Order: sequence, then structure tokens, then C-alpha cells
Amino acid sequence: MSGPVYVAIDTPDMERARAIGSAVLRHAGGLKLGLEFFVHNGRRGVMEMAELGLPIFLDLKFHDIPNTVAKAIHAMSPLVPAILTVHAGGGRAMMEDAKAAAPEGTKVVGVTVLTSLDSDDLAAVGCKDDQDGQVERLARLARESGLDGIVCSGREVGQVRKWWDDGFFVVPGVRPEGSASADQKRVVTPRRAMDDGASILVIGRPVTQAEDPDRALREIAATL
Ligand SMILES: O=C(O)c1cc(=O)[nH]c(=O)n1[C@@H]1O[C@H](COP(=O)(O)O)[C@@H](O)[C@H]1O
Repeated sequence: MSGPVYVAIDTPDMERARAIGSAVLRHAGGLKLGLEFFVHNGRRGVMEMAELGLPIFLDLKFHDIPNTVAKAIHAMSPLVPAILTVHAGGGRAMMEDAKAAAPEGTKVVGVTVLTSLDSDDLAAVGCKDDQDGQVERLARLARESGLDGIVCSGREVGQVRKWWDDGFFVVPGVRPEGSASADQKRVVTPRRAMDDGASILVIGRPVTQAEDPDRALREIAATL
């Protein structure tokens, strides 16, 4: 294991997941398994990926009433992921109960504003703040609720790092110069995200869809 990049293994196909995981083994900091992978492959799939030996970030973005989220986290506890996610918009009680239900050694981080959203999208769901204001609000709530950190874009991580020294900040939506943003709207380069205070980066398609994923990862690492 090395470096701050968690590779997002966004595929339902176990064979492909294993192949990408094996390819990036030497230069990834960990593997991120999300809904697409989990819905198809479940706990058994997560355990199989963990056998590759890298830390696992289990990104199921829980967002429900406190009891349901706590029970779901309790049920996934035997997997002991290095990191798991809840939506900070689920509120204080949900985040407090999520943290209390998580195993020791698992970092619980709160997703603030998805990197696929911009100010217009926030306005459309009734949010009066822009993304900076909303990330700030949810980051403070996450900290007060006892979470280990947040997920935000590289555009906001610097502002939160200023007042949350020991926070664990996950930054997805990062793109090397010249690579396609696809559905991501608040994008920065890996270098900028790290310089501004990211703890880890989550990178999917720029690595997983490259002809040589390990090489793509090494090229990103060389910019950091
Ligand atoms: O929680 C996440 O990991 C996450 C939060 C967020 O705001 N935006 C975001 O893109 N992600 C995840 O980060 C990964 C980004 O993938 P790429 O856009 O392919 O690099 C995906 O697995 C997303 O689920």
C-alpha cells in the first residue's frame, strides 16, 4: 500500500473488480467499493476484495433514520472497513448513532455536497446556500456529531481544513489535467486537492478506464 489515492472500483463485475484491484495494488492507498459493486456482490464480494490486502473504503452513503443507519452499520461491522460514509444531511442524531455503531478503527465520514452538484442543483432542491456555504454548514455539523471527517470537493477542502486540523477529508471528483469530467461538476486536479488539505483522494474512471490502470495511477502520483 502506498500513496493517498483510493481507487473507486465502480463495476458490478467481480472478475473485473479483482483485475483492477490487482493491477493497482502497488500504488493505491486503498480500494473504494460503492453501491454499484455492493448491490451486485454484497459482503462476500467485499471480503474477497479485502483479501487483496489494501484498506477498504466501503462507500454506501447511508441516509435514513438514526435507528436504521445504526443497525445497517452494525450489520456491516464484521467487515471492518477502513472508512465508511453517511450523508451529513441525515442530521446530527443519525451521525452520532452512526459513529457509535461503527467498529473501532473505522473512520466514519459525512458526505456534504456531492461533487456532481453545483449551485443551480442546490437551489433546485431548496438549498439557499451555495456549495461553499452548504459544505461549511454540514462539515461543522459532522464535526459536532463526532464524525472523523467529511467528503467534499477539492474546491471546498481548503476552507474546512482551516478550522478542522485533525479532520479526515476525502476528496473525490479529482481529474488530472485534460481528463474528462463526465458527470462531475466541482472538479480539481489531484495536486490541488492535496495541496489544499485532502487526506485521501478517490479516483475512479481516470484510472479504471485507462488501458493500463497502474500506469495511470503512477502518472497521477507523480504529480503529487
Ligand atoms: O463518497 C464518494 O466517494 C463520492 C462522493 C462525491 O461527492 N462524489 C463522488 O464522485 N464520490 C464517489 O467517487 C467516485 C468518483 O469516480 P470518478 O468520477 O470515476 O473518479 C465514485 O465512486 C463516486 O461514488
